[in-house]
Amino acid sequence: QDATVPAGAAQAGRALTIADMTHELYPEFPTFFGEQQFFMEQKFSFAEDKFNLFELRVNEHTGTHVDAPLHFSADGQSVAEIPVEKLMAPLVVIDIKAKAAENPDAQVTPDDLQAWIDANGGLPENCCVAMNSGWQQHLGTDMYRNADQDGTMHFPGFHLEAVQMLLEGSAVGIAVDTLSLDFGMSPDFAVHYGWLPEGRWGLECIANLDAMPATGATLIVGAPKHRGGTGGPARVFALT
Ligand SMILES: N[C@@H](CC(=O)c1ccccc1NC=O)C(=O)O
Repeated sequence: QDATVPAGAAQAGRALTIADMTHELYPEFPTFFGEQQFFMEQKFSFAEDKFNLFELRVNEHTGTHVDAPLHFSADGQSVAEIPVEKLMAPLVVIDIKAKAAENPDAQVTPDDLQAWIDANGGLPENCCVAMNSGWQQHLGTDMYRNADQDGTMHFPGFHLEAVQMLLEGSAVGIAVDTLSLDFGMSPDFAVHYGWLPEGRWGLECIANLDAMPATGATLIVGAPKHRGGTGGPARVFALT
């Protein structure tokens, strides 16, 4: 076995820093539909069996997780079929924290993308565009889902026109620090239906965006690879 430094670090000529963009998953982790979606059953215990082992039952769309094209299309790529080249991407961070703090129904618009482009240059090829709405701070409180009396949720997301703009380019994925690519009050999953069938992926409940630069980080999505899957909890890394 080689004991060389990682190729990326050698090429960059400097140490790489790795950050964890993943929330810890636990049974009470909030879900889009409000019901528990992650279950852990202890099958063996160290006290009785001299080893610990849990069996998991999990809805694919729980915690920090990937949406594969198949999630919102008849025959799109399953999570197992997304090639690894598309799971490592330059990370673009769109900061909408100011407007999201004033309006929980805020969306990432083409103007927000254009402001990023004006400040940083064009979007990198094959990038992942992430919304930093500041919503991570609400995890663990009712504000994360922010459901009103009618059950309608109010949290930020992408606007359909912004993803249509991204569809003109090569972005491989979009990421949100909320429970859905669409904003919470969306009645129709317009962004899911606009984006995923085009062979692009989504990432929901991403963590730690505040630690990321607007441009310059590389995202690595450790997506699961179960045959025919529509997505699933992922370990997500960022290298800077
Ligand atoms: N924003 C959520 C929506 C979602 O989970 C979902 C949407 C439609 C039908 C089922 C869904 N998830 C399941 O249980 C997601 O795509 O992960």
